[in-house]
Amino acid sequence: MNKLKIAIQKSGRLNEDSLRILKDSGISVDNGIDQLKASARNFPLEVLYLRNGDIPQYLRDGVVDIAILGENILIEKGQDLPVIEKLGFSKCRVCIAVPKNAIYNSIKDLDGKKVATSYPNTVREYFDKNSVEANIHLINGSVEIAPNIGLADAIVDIVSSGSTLFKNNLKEVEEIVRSEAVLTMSPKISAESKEILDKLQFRIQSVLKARKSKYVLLNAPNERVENIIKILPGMRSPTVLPLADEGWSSIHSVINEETFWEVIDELKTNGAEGILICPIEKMVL
Ligand SMILES: Nc1ncnc2c1ncn2[C@@H]1O[C@H](COP(=O)(O)OP(=O)(O)OP(=O)(O)O)[C@@H](O)[C@H]1O
Ligand SMILES: O=P(O)(O)OC[C@H]1O[C@H](OP(=O)(O)OP(=O)(O)O)[C@H](O)[C@@H]1O
Ligand SMILES: [Mg+2]
Repeated sequence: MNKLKIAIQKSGRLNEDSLRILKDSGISVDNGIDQLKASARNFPLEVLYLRNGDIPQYLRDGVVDIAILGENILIEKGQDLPVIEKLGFSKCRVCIAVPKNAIYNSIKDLDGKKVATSYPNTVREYFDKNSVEANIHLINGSVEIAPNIGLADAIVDIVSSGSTLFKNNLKEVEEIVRSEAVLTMSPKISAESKEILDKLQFRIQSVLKARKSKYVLLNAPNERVENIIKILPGMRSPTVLPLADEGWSSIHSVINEETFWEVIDELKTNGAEGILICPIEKMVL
């Protein structure tokens, strides 16, 4: 039977969340600690555990059909590869940083300077766009140390909380790229594998929708129900059920995580009581 081949980071920041999204989609695989290849037990999927930076070439060569990797890697090494789904984890930014006490007014200040990075293509493209000629110095890790040891005047690296920059006496001065984990696809994927991919993507989308939503149950006096329904649109419309206690109803609905607290506040001011919020496992629309 044909299997869809997916590349997942062998170890590092993407590994755990990538396996979790498969697991939440009902697909269980071993975690790649002692093996480079694993088959899913209940879905036609084979997982190859690879270095993140190597994955674009494997996709191009058709060695794997799809992959989960940081969008920043696609920008650096795989601009020919499509983002087929944004996955909402490993959010970070690729930024320019300089020593905390350096004077920095604009990108032009980097003209003729030495810049250390693990993302040379991304940096070159950004500098070209801004007509800056800098000397790009490629290093593969611990980039933030470069200015402190006299190796560079500035760096370009991943920033998330900013604590690595802070600890190394650096300040962020420009944001070049925003990134999150994405699902991408080989240009050589077969029609058969594409069919499996469509099924997998459908499952992933229902997990992602569920992660962004909460199920809400609340009680309210009947005369308040109409107002509360206006606050809670629900997937089609909220469910309203009578309570055993006469004159009261129970209302059930789904609310979006982004507007969650505002909606809860509004519900309370409109007479909602006994509000319960539950996570949703899957959402199939
Ligand atoms: N501090 C961070 N916060 C959030 N996401 C991050 C952070 N650092 C890296 N990432 C994201 O996770 C991806 C993997 O990062 P990680 O450091 O684990 O791997 P790597 O060393 O770049 O790659 P490789 O697998 O080739 O060794 C990055 O490409 C980026 O998209
Ligand atoms: O803004 P922060 O939250 O401090 O995160 C940024 C740091 O995280 C990443 O390194 P990682 O920890 O993955 O180590 P690595 O250099 O070994 O990949 C990245 O290369 C930065 O150094
Ligand atoms: Mg890293």
